[in-house]
Amino acid sequence: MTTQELVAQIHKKKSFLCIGLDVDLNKIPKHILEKEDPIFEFNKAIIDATHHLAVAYKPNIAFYEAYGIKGWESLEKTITYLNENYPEVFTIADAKRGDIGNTSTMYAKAFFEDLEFDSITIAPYMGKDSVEPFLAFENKHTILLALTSNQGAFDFQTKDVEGKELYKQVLEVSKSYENSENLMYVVGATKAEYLSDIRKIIPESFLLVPGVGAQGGNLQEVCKHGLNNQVGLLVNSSRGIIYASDGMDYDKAAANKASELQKQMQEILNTAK
Ligand SMILES: O=c1ccn([C@@H]2O[C@H](COP(=O)(O)O)[C@@H](O)[C@H]2O)c(=O)[nH]1
Repeated sequence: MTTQELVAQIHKKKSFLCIGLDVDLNKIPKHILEKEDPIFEFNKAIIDATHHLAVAYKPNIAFYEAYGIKGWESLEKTITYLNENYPEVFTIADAKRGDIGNTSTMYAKAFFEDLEFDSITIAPYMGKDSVEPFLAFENKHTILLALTSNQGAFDFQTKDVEGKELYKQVLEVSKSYENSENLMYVVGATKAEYLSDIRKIIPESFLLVPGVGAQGGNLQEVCKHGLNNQVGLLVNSSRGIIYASDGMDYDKAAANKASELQKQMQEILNTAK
């Protein structure tokens, strides 16, 4: 998917919501466990109930790998279902990969060519030759971890390296990578106060912003500092939406939670005009 198609979808749905499909079999409604593929059944119901409110879906790959081959099959069925039924939505493999060049190429093939995700999250720590293999794929997006939502972000990412915080070095250096126009960045919603500085370095880039909902990030604060002239934000909530209820009404409850966020986003977009 091109960035222009993503922006068009945001304006059409008046939403920049990304729903995280982090399926934990201990948390989903008990009656779904009787199905042949409970993870896929759960995802399908959540997607069908929320696709008009969200512009992106983000399965975190750990939640599928944890269930072995069956989990991987559920992931394949989920991305195929999205691509066949809702081709307008942006899909993110939250895989946090990155390795030496030839290995990164294989990761890129797995997620972009085999599974046909639009994007993947990548750890920048191994540098240019670990990131560029992902950037080589046309109309695919590489989402680099810049400033993450967790407390551990302060261990390294905000540390001063040669007069500049490490996350700023990541932003600046990555701009020189070949095909850097295919880059997006992860910035945690819990780090909203850093967004003005981040926007000075990457004014045009899209940001994936996890941490609203269960982690306590504030949507208004994120938008105040992070919106750009093409919106430029995909704000993710996973547990706050998909586990809104563990009863028979789980899909409707998820849609209600998604709708609450979409309404706030619509208001923000109207005010920003
Ligand atoms: O900095 C980061 C990077 C990724 N994540 C992931 O996003 C979701 C958040 O889930 P919630 O349930 O809405 O807290 C999850 O998959 C994380 O691994 C992040 O939280 N922070």
